[in-house]
Amino acid sequence: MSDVSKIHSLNIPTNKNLDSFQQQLPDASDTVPVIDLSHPDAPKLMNNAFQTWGVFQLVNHGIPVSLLNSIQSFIQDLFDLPTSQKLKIVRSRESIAGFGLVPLSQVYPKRPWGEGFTLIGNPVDHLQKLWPEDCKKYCDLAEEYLKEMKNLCGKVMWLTLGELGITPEDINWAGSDGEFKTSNQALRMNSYPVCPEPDESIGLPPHSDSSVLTVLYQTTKGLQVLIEGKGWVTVEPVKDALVVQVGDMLHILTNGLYSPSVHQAVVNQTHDRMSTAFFFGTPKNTEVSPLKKLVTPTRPLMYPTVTWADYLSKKYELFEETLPSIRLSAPPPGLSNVNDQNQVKVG
Ligand SMILES: C=C1C[C@]23C[C@@]1(O)CC[C@H]2[C@@]12CCC[C@@](C)(C(=O)O1)[C@H]2[C@@H]3C(=O)O
Ligand SMILES: O=C(O)CCC(=O)C(=O)O
Ligand SMILES: [Fe+2]
Repeated sequence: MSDVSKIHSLNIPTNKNLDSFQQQLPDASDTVPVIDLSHPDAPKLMNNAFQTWGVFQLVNHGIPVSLLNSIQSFIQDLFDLPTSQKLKIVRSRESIAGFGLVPLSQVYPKRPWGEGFTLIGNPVDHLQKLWPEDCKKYCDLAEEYLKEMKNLCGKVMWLTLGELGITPEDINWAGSDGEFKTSNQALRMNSYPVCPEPDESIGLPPHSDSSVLTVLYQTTKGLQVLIEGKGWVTVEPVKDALVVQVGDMLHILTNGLYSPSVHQAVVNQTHDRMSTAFFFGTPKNTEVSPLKKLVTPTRPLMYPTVTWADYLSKKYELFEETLPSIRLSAPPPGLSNVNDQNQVKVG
């Protein structure tokens, strides 16, 4: 077997075939791709969508619809709690966990409109404070949701990265079984009531998530993504679909090949809205570097080695300047992402 065919049989991209992975077809459509996970072309379509859009909507994802409905009722119950109860678990200066505004809302010029609750670590620790007598049903539900979301993220990771020739041996924090047992996770539930002045207000300001992947569930419109050449595009809710977005860590891991999804939540005068975002992240203190197979002469190393913990603390100071601030080389021409072109300014 020649060296070239050996490499091909290992499914490792050479510089030549990596370039072909990067050849993005111009996407004339104005809507975020909707991909059926059960379709044989799903890996190719997801890989393409991550490169061009940084986001897609996933249907036939295997998450039971009953679980999605239950999580909606959970959010309703959560935000219906009396303020005295919510105050027991308010975000502190040191941590983002609990009820409260995200740091970005404090520096963004529009009025923050809505409430959020962030769950980090063991759900029982938080939820017991909110429902001391009735915690089990909420804790079981949160645990089930986290488990299902994590499995889905693992699946999406291997299907998409597999298209680039990446295998479990390439990602040390995936573990020998490739199940990402040590990954980090967080859940944020958002509630945006009807807003009398939507133009002066914002549900969540423009940002990319620091995660590897974010899986968002929404039933009412309000999520918008910033796409180069298109501007803000509304992610129209599709029944039972999940919105899968590239986070900063996956952008770094793929050496800039996948575009981080810059998004915002807008509010409106007629409908209230709820959303649940699951953040799938790397282990807190594990060093993450761009995958060697995705560093080539035409795509030189774009980012240094980072840990999620360090990256997050930087992000709370620099917000959307964080990625450009650590970048080692410019994105190759034609592959620049919206972060560089259409810088989202805060403050
Ligand atoms: C896993 C996480 C990502 C996040 C910080 C967090 O620890 C939990 C909340 C997440 C969130 C949600 C709203 C926007 C954001 C920028 C924020 O301030 O809190 C993200 C964080 C992030 O992705 O950087
Ligand atoms: O509510 C939404 O649609 C967006 C939520 C979000 O971006 C987040 O929680 O990070
Ligand atoms: Fe987000």
